Amino acid sequence: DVNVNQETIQTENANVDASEETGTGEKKAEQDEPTCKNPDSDGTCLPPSNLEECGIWLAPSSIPGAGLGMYAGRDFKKGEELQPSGEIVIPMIDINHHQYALGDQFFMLWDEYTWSATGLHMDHLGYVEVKVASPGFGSAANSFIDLVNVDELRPRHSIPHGLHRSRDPGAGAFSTYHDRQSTASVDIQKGEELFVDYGQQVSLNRYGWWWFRDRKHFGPVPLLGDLDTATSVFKRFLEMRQKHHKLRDEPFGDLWVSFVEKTDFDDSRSLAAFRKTEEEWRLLHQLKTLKEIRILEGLRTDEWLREHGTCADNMVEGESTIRQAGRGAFATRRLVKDSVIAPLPLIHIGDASILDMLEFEDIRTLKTENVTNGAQLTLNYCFGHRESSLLLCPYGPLTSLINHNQTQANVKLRWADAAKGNHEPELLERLVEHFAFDKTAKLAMELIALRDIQPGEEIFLDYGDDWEAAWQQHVQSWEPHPRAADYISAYQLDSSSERLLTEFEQMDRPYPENVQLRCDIKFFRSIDYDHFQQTGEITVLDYHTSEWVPCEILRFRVVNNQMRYTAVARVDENKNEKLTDAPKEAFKFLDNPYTTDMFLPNAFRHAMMIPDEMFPEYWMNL
Ligand SMILES: C[S@@+](CC[C@H](N)C(=O)[O-])C[C@H]1O[C@@H](n2cnc3c(N)ncnc32)[C@H](O)[C@@H]1O
Repeated sequence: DVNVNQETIQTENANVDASEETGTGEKKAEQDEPTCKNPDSDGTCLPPSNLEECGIWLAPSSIPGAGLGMYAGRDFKKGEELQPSGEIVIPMIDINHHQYALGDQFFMLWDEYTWSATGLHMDHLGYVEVKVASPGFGSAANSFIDLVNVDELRPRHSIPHGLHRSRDPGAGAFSTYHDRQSTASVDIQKGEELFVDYGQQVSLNRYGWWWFRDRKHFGPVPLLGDLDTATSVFKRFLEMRQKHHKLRDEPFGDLWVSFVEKTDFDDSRSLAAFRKTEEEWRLLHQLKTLKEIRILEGLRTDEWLREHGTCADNMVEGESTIRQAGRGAFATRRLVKDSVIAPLPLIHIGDASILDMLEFEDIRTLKTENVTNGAQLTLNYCFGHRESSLLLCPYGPLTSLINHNQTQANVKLRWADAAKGNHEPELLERLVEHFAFDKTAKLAMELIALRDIQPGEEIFLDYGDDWEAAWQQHVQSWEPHPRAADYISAYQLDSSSERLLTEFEQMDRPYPENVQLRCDIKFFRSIDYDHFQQTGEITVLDYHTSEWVPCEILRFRVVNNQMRYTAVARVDENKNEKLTDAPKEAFKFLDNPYTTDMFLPNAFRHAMMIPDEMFPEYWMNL
């Protein structure tokens, strides 16, 4: 509450002024140290922001060699949302096909950080394969399958400010997928590292257990159940030692260490679960399980998080105050001048042309004249420089939502503190080729407040003169695409309260060619459907669990003042299923591939610019 904060500050100042007068007309000596709200580990006072309120931190992971991790800054109850709002999700459309057609050698670090669009219901946007960049939990959190404590849900789909391609030059320039929330899958205590599932379980919205299997460079990472197996192995080891008296007085851990290091078991994911430290050995002897030990080891104190981490929930999503910009980021709390307001770990793309898209006569046959037709939307979410092929795309929580404003910028960029995470400053003195093919993210920036920022203020960054000029040029030369006036998106149809048309009615009044109708097959198979049939109440119909299959409406009727539809769902290629008396909420329109605003040939594309004074000369390869 801004007013309360300001009042408190004013009252505090008034008290100070009163006590400063000593009666002799002299100011009281400045011997009184200011009360230190956020002392650093060595006692230095940090600017008095509200760091104690911070709910999510980015800091080095408790898993050795795993780079950054995310931590809980407070307790979370099972099911509670971990962030003030969910994340934006940015689709990459058939990127491999656009690249193979160019015949390039294709390496993309994003591949290590993207999610399957199928599980997030975004696969219909492309023909072959849609990958999605999901900053925050989707990219910055680690996976430790036996300790997973975070569930990541699906994004919502909506068009902010109702921008339309017939009148808005901003249409197609930002992602319409947003608010991908992350919730606590178990009770989480303050200081715990947060782990997501990359995942092990073959569930629909996850990549599948092969993620680690296909990444041999991580070594044998323990997967589901391996911590429990490892604990049993240790118990068996103790039993064996008790039986064999000679082994009993073995010096501390030696026999054990040689056992777990035995080369025959090199590939064992269970043995890899041991860290082989004396501390671990001691705790195992206290009959703690490896799971308990890992949670204990991963627990961080407030002091540690403040010293090694950066608060990552200082912002919340909202519709931007700049209409054409789409959504934006807003301060959740008072942010103090000169403080770090958000971490920006970066995914590098050595050659920006990887994001070029081609004009295909038909992408399914890859028939193309190799003519570039715009760029992936991802470009708008990355930083670049006019004299370099390098792009750096941030994946910190909510930071992808920050808009450009030259006159009202309240944050600026700087290179991150190497001690706080994934930043290797020596790369600023290496040529781009040196790290372009590196399979892990190694650079990070951070955002600094240029002045005090009050809760609810929109966060603005100056993307640079080049970006500003490109946007102005875009707005001046922009004209609506032919036939834009008639365009109706799936989102518009979904938002409309009009009755759905039957197959027969559509012969006279067809739905636009750019959409298809789907229905949620999961709903019909769930108890929610039975409940709905009995009571007419739509309880769950949850977009996080729904599974949308092609559907055609046969007829409709009114039951208890509610419109209900009977439809045929194409469950798979060979099977249709009849669905009776369903509510409208069980149906949804999807856009067809390559039809939404982001595919408009006149949609704005430009990287945000890294300021000249920060940009290393070594990287200037153009
Ligand atoms: C990093 S994204 C910012 C988040 C974006 N607004 C969204 O809704 O996802 C950068 C894109 O936001 C839009 N944008 C940011 N600042 C803008 C501005 N001042 N005017 C118009 N569009 C802006 C542009 O489309 C730009 O390419």
